[in-house]
Amino acid sequence: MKTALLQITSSDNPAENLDMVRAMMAEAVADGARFILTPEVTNCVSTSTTRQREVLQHEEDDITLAGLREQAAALGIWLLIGSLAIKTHDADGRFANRSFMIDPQGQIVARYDKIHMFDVQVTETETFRESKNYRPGEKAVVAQTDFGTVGLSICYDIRFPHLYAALAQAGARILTVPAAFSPVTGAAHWESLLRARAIETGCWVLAPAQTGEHSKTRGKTRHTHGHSMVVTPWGEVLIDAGTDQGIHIFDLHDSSVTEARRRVPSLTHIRSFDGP
Ligand SMILES: O=C(O)CNC(=O)[C@H](CS)NC(=O)CCC(=O)C(=O)O
Repeated sequence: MKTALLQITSSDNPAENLDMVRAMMAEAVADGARFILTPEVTNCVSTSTTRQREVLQHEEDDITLAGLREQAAALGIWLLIGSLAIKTHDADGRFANRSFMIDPQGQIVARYDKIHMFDVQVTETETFRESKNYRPGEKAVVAQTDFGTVGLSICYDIRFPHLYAALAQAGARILTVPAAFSPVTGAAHWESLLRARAIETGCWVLAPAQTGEHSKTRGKTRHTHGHSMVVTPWGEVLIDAGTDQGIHIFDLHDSSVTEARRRVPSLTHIRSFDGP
């Protein structure tokens, strides 16, 4: 099945990002795509919590979710919205970082809240405290589609292999890893982590990513790593999107999952053991 990754540089203006993604979806479908994936925080990348409070919405009011559901239905395709930053009704005011699988009728068939929060000091000057603004999810999620079971994850989750083992054991044959990776850790770890998860599980790994320099607020900007990737179930990098925005189409076929797992059936050899 023809599948398209969209690599984008989201700004802190959701309406503008929505227009861009809708146009890219139409173009991908004109090129034959039947499944399209967008990166983490498709609706808004911002370094300012004040700005996020202004422009983010609750799920029921979110213009990006409504607009992309409508576009998926109009085009009759499957859509993974890598994630949206969404307001919650929690008293502490934290957002959710939520991924959505949308079917060709525009219905939401699965939603997943990012479990692992990126609370990391990447360099002496660059620190992330995702848990300050986002409430972590508590539940692993698979989506049933007419092209196979898809295991959902987001970005920093990629560093926690037991999540992917659980998704594969629950039947996933495709793993999604939408991201807004930091350039420093991206250069060091991104490709290796994605390839490792594909090899360990015998799953396709589909990783649409944010790229480039995002909106400035009071002189502060944020860069992301790009390099959206498709890794085959055998662990080969089929697509590396580089750092430009764009559409990357490939043929997603279940037979390569069967073949990789036939050659190395490690997924069926998982054992529980006593602690050290
Ligand atoms: O900030 C937002 O609005 C949405 N959240 C993100 O972009 C998150 C937290 S800053 N980014 C990552 O998880 C990158 C992980 C990474 O780079 C690594 O694992 O090395």
